[in-house]
Formats: sequence, structure tokens, C-alpha cells
Amino acid sequence: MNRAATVNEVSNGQQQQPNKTKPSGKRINGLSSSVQDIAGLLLFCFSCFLSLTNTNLASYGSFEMVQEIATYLLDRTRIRPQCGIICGSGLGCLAEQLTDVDSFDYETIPHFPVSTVPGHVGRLVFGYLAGVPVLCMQGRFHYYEGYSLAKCSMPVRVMRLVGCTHLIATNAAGAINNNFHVGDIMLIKDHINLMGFAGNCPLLGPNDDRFGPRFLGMAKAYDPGMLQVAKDTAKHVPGLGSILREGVYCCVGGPNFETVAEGRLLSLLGVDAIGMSTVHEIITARHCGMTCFAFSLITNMCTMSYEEEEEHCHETFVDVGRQLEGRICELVTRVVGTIRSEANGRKKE
Ligand SMILES: O=P(O)(O)O[C@H]1O[C@H](CO)[C@@H](O)[C@H]1O
Ligand SMILES: Nc1nc2[nH]cnc2c(=O)[nH]1
Repeated sequence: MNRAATVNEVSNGQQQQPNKTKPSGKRINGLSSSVQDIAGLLLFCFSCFLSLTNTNLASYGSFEMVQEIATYLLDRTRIRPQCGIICGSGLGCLAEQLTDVDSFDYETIPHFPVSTVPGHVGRLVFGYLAGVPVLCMQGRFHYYEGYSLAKCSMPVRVMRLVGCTHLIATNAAGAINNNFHVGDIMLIKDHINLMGFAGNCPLLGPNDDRFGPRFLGMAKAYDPGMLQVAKDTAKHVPGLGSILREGVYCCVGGPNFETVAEGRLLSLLGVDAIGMSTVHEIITARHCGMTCFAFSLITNMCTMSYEEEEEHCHETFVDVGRQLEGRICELVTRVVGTIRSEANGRKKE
């Protein structure tokens, strides 16, 4: 908000300046008009730059725009999804489990951003998983791609307006908890919104009550019931129990990975795994009343000492996802399955 005020101040100042300069058109305060023109131009460029920076932070997607997208999609599919699923890096396999699908490339959807990251196909897939109608984002948007957090999370609001009451967000993350291993699945029990500490949040800007309230509690961001289902699932899926962990996720802006000092700092703060997504999606989903579940696939160990070799390679991370496809799909299918029983339970009441 302060930032917006700064932009307004600058642009107001810039609007007033021509009025001051107009009367003489020649020399004011000892400056020639050409110098003033250049100064005005520079000021104009600076205010454009600031408003661009601000646009990058401020809200994206009015209720009407999100509704237009939702209507566009609902007019083209008969599926009425109950659960949104966001596929993280290398986790696009989840969308391939759906049956009776209707797919939409992001390029064809009005007002939709495009995916630019390898491992993120860029497609919305409507279909059924465990008999439950779902909507999968096969490819998400990241802040480091140049999208505001609001724009990164806008599809979550689309999910809500097409009828989803639940969100499952998945991601690839680096572990700083040294009890974790590459190939572990960390159920996210909580997060640290580090970018929020610095004043960046998907809910910046005027609030539209049709999406949700101005202020919202985040103490139970991750639904304890869905977390429990995931833990219980581990008892029934071979090879899942031994790789299942629980922890705190932190989103950084990226695209660079962490320095050793940053990794150590986040460890002190109680973070177990770091990524560049999910947190803003969960905030947006909670804002519009969705029940949330999320997990990280641990694709690498963060470099925590200067002696270690740094082994960060996005393509390798994507491969880790492929290797664990079976267990990850089983986990998600079983968690989604409980949404169906929940909904059936409600109907009977
Ligand atoms: O969070 P997802 O989309 O899974 O991707 C993770 O993997 C990428 C880094 O390799 C970053 O985008 C990070 O956020
Ligand atoms: N920030 C961050 N994001 C990741 N995504 C996958 N691994 C990592 C990591 O180590 N750090």
C-alpha cells in the first residue's frame, strides 16, 4: 500500500509540474525549457517504472474477469469439479491419471498467463480421479517468471468459481531438514510466507468481498483432516510410509537457489523445505474458503555448508518426480477419494 502511495505521489507531482512550467514556456528557476522537458520526461519514465513495479505487486484479476474465465470453461465442459489440483515441477503425471478429460491449453483461455518453466506443460485438465470431478493445473505460474503473486494465484480463484471446494497443491522443494532425503514426500503442515514479511502478498490491493474477507486467519491453512487422510494412506500404499514426512514449507522468490547463509537462516526459522511456489496459492485458496492440502516432493538437499558440492539442476528435479509417479498418484488419488465420501456424507445428512 505504501508503494501505491509512492506511485501516486510521483505521478501527481508529475501532473502538477507541467502546470508550473506552462506560463513561461522558457526559463523557470534558472532552467531552460528543454532541460525541464528532459527532467519531465525522466520523471515520467521513473513514474512509469514505479507503476510497472507496482503492477507487478498489485492485484490481478477482477471478479468479473475471473468469472469470465470460469464461464468460458464451464461452457466447454460438462465436468463440474470439486477439487483443484496444482501439479508441481515434474508432477504433471497427476493430470495423466484423470479419466474422461477435457483439456484447455493456457494460450486458448482468455486472460490466462502462459507457462514458461520446463516441466510445466501449460494446460488445464478437467476429468475424474477416484470418481471425483477434478480440475488439474498441469503447470503453474511462478513469481520469478515475472508474474505478480496475484497473477500466479489467479487460477485458484478460477478453480473456486467453477465449483472447487478443495485444493491440492504439489511442488518440488529442496530440503534443509537433514533428516529428509531426496525422494521423500513432505506433507506440508504449515508454511512461512517470507515474501509476505517483505510486503508482497497475492491479496495486495483493494479487497473484493465476493472472493473473501479483507483479513483472514491462516492458523489452520492446511486442513488437519486431509493431512490425517494422507498419513493413513501411507499405511496402505507400499513404499509410501517410509518416505512420508511432515514439515514447514517456505516460498522464496527465486529463480536462484539459496546461499548457504540463507539456507542456515531458514533452518533457524523452523523451515524444513524451500521452494518457489504454493504459499501464495494457499493464501488465495483460503481467502475464498477452500479446504487445502499440499505436499512437497523433496528433489534435492539444500547446500548447507561451503564444503558441500552444490547439486541443483531443475531437469534432475523433474526426473525425481517421474521416479516417484506411482506412489504420488496413489497418495493424491486416495486423498481425493475422501472428498467424494465427504460430499456424499453431506448429501445424506
Ligand atoms: O514449485 P514448483 O512449481 O514445483 O517448482 C519448483 O522447482 C523449480 C526449481 O527447480 C521452482 O519453480 C520451484 O518452485
Ligand atoms: N528455492 C528452492 N526451490 C527449489 N525447488 C526445488 N528445489 C529447490 C531448492 O533447493 N530451493
